[in-house]
Amino acid sequence: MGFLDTIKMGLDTVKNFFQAKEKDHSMSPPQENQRSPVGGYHNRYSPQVINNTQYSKNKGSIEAMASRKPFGEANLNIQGSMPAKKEGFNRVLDGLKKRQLQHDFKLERAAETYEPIQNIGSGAFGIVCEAVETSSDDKVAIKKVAHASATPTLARRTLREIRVLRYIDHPNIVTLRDIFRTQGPLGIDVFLVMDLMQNNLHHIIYGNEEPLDEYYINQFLGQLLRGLEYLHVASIAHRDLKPSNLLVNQDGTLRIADFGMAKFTDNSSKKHDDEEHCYYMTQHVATLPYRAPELLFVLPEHSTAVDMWAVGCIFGEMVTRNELLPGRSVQGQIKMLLTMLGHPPQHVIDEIRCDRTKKLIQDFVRKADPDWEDIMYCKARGDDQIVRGHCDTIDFVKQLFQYDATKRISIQEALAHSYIRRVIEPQGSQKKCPFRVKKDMMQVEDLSHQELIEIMKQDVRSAENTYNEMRSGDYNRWMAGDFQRDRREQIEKANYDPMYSSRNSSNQLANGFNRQHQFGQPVSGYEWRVSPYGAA
Ligand SMILES: Nc1ncnc2c1ncn2[C@@H]1O[C@H](COP(=O)(O)OP(=O)(O)OP(=O)(O)O)[C@@H](O)[C@H]1O
Repeated sequence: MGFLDTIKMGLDTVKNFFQAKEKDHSMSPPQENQRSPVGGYHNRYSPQVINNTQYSKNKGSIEAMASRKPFGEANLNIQGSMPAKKEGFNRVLDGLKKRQLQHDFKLERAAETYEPIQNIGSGAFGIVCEAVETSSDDKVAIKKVAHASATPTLARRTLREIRVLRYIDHPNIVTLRDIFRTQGPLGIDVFLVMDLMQNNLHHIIYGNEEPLDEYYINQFLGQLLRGLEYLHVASIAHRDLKPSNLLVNQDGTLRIADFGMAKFTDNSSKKHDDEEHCYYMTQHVATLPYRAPELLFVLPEHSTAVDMWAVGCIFGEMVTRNELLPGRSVQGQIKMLLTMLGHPPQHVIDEIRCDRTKKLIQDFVRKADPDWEDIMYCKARGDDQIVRGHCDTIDFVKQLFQYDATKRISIQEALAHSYIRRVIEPQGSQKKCPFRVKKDMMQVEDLSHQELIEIMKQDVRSAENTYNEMRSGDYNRWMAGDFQRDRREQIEKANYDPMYSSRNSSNQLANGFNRQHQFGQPVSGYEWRVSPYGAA
């Protein structure tokens, strides 16, 4: 039974219940100001946030939020429609929510380790719940990717997420603590256990009447750039940056999440263009407002520059409290770009392979170049601290919104830009992304559906073992280093994949990822983090 069916059934039950109650006039009097404890997840779904008409212009955001509303709170106007009955109503809804949670998060063996508490979010591919790790009482977030093995796209997405996160250790990237899988009706369900974060940037931007304070805008921007630097230096593009994928804690820590679209990008990675073309043109509409022109126009290549475009959109959204480029279809988004930013340069148009897109651009009435000061100011807040009077801010924005990806500001250039240097405290040099992540990510792009499934199972198994061993008391040895060495050997052996090495040996050599070189002496930039599951 689907989620909507469950809701419908629940509502019918509740309606019948109250109709019967009304007949015998035995209903208790209205209890004002009482609310059930449903949801209550750090206020992120509070009715003020959901019903905030301030951003009703922003249809896409509302739709996005609507799909993320937890059961029974914002979808149903409890207070408005049945004030007298809300207590009983909420009790029934609580029961339904609990059943839905049990249905979504059947953890099988892992049920001994984690206890789901409540659903806290969902996207196109995953549902996320808050849970408790029973041994430590730590709060965690568990993301379930249902039937992850069912299609190549889902399998690739899941493997990308596992492979980026399992060896990464950065304060501005979400921490993966554990992975396990169960057998679902349509294939494997994969569960990723992460540190629990309290909110996301989307809710922070729109959850208040007031625009974000300049201090926070700069803090969030700085953390986003540092997290991206770690990835981009390793040629890994996130490719799905948007405010709801930037998780934020109460102390203001921002972490980048949702790596299902992450990809190792270099000039040689042009595989799966057709698959991706299809994907971008159809399913991935939710993130259109953040999509770089090279993805929209489906140019033959794209790189980490796609994330820098998204940084521009997110920065603009934080300042103006509106999506800067809120297109609702691929065509609409292209028109939005043409209206707001003018025409792309001719050499960019020449690279477009799709005739329809080319024609759309050529036929569109030519607009003047954008006045960024106006764009950032008009829609905005009315104070001019951030935009007016600071030409370095405008220059920063202009450089992020370059149509030509090769001219767009890179992460290093962004961090060295006078605006960023003016508003964000410089930090010492940061750790490098493990070489292993690069290699693992490269491999993902070359695998067939069957190989993806096999490797996904293998990765999950190896991670499961590691985490189980950690939990079963080897933690001190692990921290002391012996365990890391043992484990490293085991994982290296476990990851020896003849299928891949024989098929790709020439590729590996060509790309400098010779297995012997890699697993023999650590090459420069290779580092083994203390715990691949972020025990710290
Ligand atoms: N570690 C976490 N802590 C708290 N909330 C989280 C965490 N991870 C994810 N979420 C919440 O769950 C939502 C959905 O997660 P996520 O974006 O990873 O799913 P998805 O299906 O891949 O989404 P998308 O549709 O963006 O591709 C997020 O927007 C976020 O609000």
